[in-house]
Amino acid sequence: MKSIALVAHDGKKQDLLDWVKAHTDFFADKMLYATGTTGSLLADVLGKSVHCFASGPLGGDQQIGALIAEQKVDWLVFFWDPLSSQPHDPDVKALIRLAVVWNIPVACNRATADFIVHSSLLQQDYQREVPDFRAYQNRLQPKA
Ligand SMILES: O=C(CO)COP(=O)(O)O
Repeated sequence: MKSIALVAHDGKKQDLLDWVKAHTDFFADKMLYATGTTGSLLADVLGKSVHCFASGPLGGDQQIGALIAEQKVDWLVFFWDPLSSQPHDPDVKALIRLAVVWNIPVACNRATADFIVHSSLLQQDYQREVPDFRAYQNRLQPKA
């Protein structure tokens, strides 16, 4: 669980920032990717660099989706807002779709995000291997 993509819609940005603040140690050694506005807020809160793509409505979701397809993202945290409509809804759907296609963990709310952080920490404590979801991903690769 080394590289994490984080995205939040405007109505959920504070939720994401509150959640991140509660887990600053966890993020210390992680590579972070984010859509534009989310990423700049996260960089302020965490005091570490975040690779920021374009803002979501301008293509940031698609850029993160491409990164997932390149197998460069281990976990997607996407606090999307179920109570407001988005002009780039097809991109939102496409991002979630690619996370499912490539079988990476996806957290769309704080309960799930907490669950995954704790699971990851427990695996470290007990020195267990993180489930090898890359094995599933590799099955998606076209045969040469
Ligand atoms: O719209 C978004 C995700 O769909 C998020 O974009 P921003 O982080 O630029 O606000």
